[in-house]
Amino acid sequence: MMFERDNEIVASTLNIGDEDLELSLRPQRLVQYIGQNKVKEVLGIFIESAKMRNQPLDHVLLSGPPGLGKTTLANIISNEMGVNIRVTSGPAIERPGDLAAILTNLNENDVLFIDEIHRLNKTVEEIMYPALEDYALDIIIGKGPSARSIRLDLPKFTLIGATTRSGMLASPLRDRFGVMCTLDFYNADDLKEIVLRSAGIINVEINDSGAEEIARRSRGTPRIANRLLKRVRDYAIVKCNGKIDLKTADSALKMLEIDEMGLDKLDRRILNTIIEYYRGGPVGLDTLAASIGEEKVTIEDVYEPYLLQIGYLNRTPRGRVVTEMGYRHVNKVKKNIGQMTIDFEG
Ligand SMILES: Nc1ncnc2c1ncn2[C@@H]1O[C@H](COP(=O)(O)OP(=O)(O)OP(=O)(O)O)[C@@H](O)[C@H]1O
Ligand SMILES: [Mg+2]
Repeated sequence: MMFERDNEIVASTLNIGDEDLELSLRPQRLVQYIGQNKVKEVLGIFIESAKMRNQPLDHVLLSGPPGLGKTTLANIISNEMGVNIRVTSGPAIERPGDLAAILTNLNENDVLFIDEIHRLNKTVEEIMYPALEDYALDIIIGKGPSARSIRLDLPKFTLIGATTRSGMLASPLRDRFGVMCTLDFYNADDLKEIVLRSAGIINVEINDSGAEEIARRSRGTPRIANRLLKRVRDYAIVKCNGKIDLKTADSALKMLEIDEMGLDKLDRRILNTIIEYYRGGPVGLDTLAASIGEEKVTIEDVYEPYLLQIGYLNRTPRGRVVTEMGYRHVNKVKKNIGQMTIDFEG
């Protein structure tokens, strides 16, 4: 049986505040979701099959760096299945009772989306296991010798978990996902398409080379592409004729201190700090975070993945190391001999 979606996630395109915009820029259907072709193909088939069998989709784990489209994809899955989506996050579910309340309120075949699922606490995680496997909750009533456990039946549902760290998920939890999708950084062509699509929605004129420039400097990430597009638009409105071309895009991004590779100030500070204070590394994450004055998770989840992806940074068992390409980017030269001497001393 299918259920009508309620309109909780439906966005208005009339409002132009940044948050509303964020919603309206979100693709609603799988065909509008640009790139990630393998993920789309696989999910498309599983969704189709679940619908033909009149069963909920198997539980889905979405992993990948921030801003690549996990939340978007979860919404799309519920749209395609024609079911409601309930949205929550790992840290928001503090006690087993919170989870029980959410689960018992689901309708048959609904999607439960848990963002940051790697941050679920242990006791909550444990009552999740039977819920995922048998659609049942084991609840303990009372305390001490008179305590007894009762089993509550739940509606059949699909859990969609999103995480920036699939490695931090306990394996009993990970094993209960029937479908696992890892999102990769987007290539420049896909990002360009995203920029052009978003420009159409926010109603700004942009040419091909302007879109390419924003795409190229968006760190492979749709959320960043959309954000840069909006800021370049602002610049174009104030400084030029409101239209975005290569020159406007480049000037606006320079003003924002986004360099040719799309790196921002903090990216460069990470590279420079490792080079200047730690002779290019290896340096541990704790030490690095303290030197820079940033949260460890921000460095690890937000900044590092892209620096690793473009080969500016390496992760070794002894810590982070800036590569020769990373040195060159910040106009410094890696002294290999000196590096080796230091390594032997250590
Ligand atoms: N494949 C895509 N096609 C078009 N736009 C996309 C796509 N993926 C993401 N976006 C855009 O990027 C924005 C960020 O995506 P989303 O919020 O889904 O990322 P996320 O992976 O959930 O990030 P986080 O880990 O920070 O929660 C969305 O608002 C959407 O506009
Ligand atoms: Mg999200």
